[in-house]
Amino acid sequence: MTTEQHSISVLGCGNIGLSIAHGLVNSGLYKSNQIILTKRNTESLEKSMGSKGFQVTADNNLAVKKSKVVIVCVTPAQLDSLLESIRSVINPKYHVVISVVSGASIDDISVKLGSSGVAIVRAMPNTAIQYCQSMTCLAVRGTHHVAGRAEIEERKDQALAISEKIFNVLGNCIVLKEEQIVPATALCACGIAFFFRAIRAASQGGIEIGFHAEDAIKIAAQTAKGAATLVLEGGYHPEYEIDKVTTPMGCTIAGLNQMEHNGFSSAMIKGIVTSAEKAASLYSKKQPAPSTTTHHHHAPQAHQQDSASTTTTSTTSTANNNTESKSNNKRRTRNQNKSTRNQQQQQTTESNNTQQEKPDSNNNDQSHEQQQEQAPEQHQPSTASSENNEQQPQQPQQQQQSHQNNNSRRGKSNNSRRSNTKKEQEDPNNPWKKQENNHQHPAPVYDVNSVDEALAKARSRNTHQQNGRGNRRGGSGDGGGGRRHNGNNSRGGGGEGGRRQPHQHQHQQQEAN
Ligand SMILES: NC(=O)C1=CN([C@@H]2O[C@H](COP(=O)(O)OP(=O)(O)OC[C@H]3O[C@@H](n4cnc5c(N)ncnc54)[C@H](OP(=O)(O)O)[C@@H]3O)[C@@H](O)[C@H]2O)C=CC1
Ligand SMILES: O=C(O)[C@@H]1CCC=N1
Repeated sequence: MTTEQHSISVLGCGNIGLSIAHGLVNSGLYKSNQIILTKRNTESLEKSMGSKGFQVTADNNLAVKKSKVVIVCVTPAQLDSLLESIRSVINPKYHVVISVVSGASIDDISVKLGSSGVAIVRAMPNTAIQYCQSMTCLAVRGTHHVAGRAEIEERKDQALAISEKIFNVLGNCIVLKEEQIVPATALCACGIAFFFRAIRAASQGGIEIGFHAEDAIKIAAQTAKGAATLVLEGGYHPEYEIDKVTTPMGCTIAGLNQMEHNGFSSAMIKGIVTSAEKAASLYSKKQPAPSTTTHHHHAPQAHQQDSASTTTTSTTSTANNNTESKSNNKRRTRNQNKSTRNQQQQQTTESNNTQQEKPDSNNNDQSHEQQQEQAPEQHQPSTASSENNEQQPQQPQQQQQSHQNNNSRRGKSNNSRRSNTKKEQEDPNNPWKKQENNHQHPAPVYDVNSVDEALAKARSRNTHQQNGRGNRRGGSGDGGGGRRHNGNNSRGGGGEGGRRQPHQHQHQQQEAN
């Protein structure tokens, strides 16, 4: 397998499309001139990406004809028209279609492409893919759909192998059942935003206790990275690591408990559940087109106000305590649904307001690239774009997937590579942000053999760590799967008292193949 055979195009180069394109190059897996990028309004894409050697076009058909692997990165509202426009040039026996579109099932995509034989992979990455640090969840169609059709089955397997190869180099990937892609959207794709918010909140606390904003962000972000590294590399449960930080009668437990009293874990859990519910409906209830061309430029001040309102909205500690005492899964799920419904009533209004304010897609290309380059002062909230003609009727065949379905087929998981994310140079005008050329992230150059070698090494590393699953411990409230006490230990809101046992992180237990 060579990258030439797997010529690649990214259809719909907005936020995630651009992140993937940068990641493909930063990983060394592709050169920019091997990648075709499309969007309808290509002017700014030409400037920002064409100038770096990427092939830029508005012609999706051309892109598909020149590619083996076609990554579809349009919004759910834009998907149908895109698929209809490329269906005549998709060759089911040749192409691999990878869709990152939230809520659109493989069946939905097959129907729109007019063939059940196309090898389609659903992928749910996050924007850290730009620096080869994405968690990407993959799924292919369940085998019952293609029973007895060996040729299709073979193509599907090949498509999955190609996708795993790509996304393992762009971070870490696992293969799930398709019904888990919607929950994965919340945990993995939306999830990165939740951690950004956590970093921002931490930095705001840092400013209040005396740090300059720039230092506070750096300290908070590196600390978050350190926490993630301990969990991923050490393989221990977060609560085990927390135990090592919390000196008896010390300041850490005092801060943690204060956070839990204010519903920290519960807010995160509810946010994830709400995002999953929303993700499930994104394609079937395609969003109305934006009605204004307003662009939002949030000044740091506005960010802080926003955050303040966020932190004062929590009414979760009661819910948290209530749910902590319920170890029965079904009961916990009912409670989640109830609290989420309440929260969603509120959010529907907010969401509708937000929809009205989305920027128009003619300016969209510019905003995407700006979003990847700009300072926080200029930062816009992430907004999906669509045009007036993109409002689609509801899809009767859409099967909404429940976020509660946890029957996973955990697939192959590899810590395929560690990206060197060291900041090289700072923009004097923008101490927050790396200069554009830092997109060309230093990374080992992979040829296909070295990719295979890298994956093999990652697999052998993982197999060393494949041991018992240890105890799963929920952080608090209605999340997690472990046993809970009624809350004497308020650290994390819901763990067992006393010392925790080492916990092997689940994805490290996967049979690496
Ligand atoms: N943002 C994220 O972090 C993640 C997003 N996703 C999913 O990825 C998809 C894209 O999200 P996001 O990047 O945020 O959205 P964006 O709105 O930023 O990007 C969509 C892009 O598609 C382009 N586009 C629309 N129609 C066409 C068309 N017919 N042909 C070519 N290009 C087209 C638009 O540009 P133009 O108008 O110029 O054509 C736009 O640049 C969504 O389905 C989302 O659910 C999944 C994981 C993470
Ligand atoms: O917010 C969204 O709808 C998309 C899907 C996951 C991340 N961004």
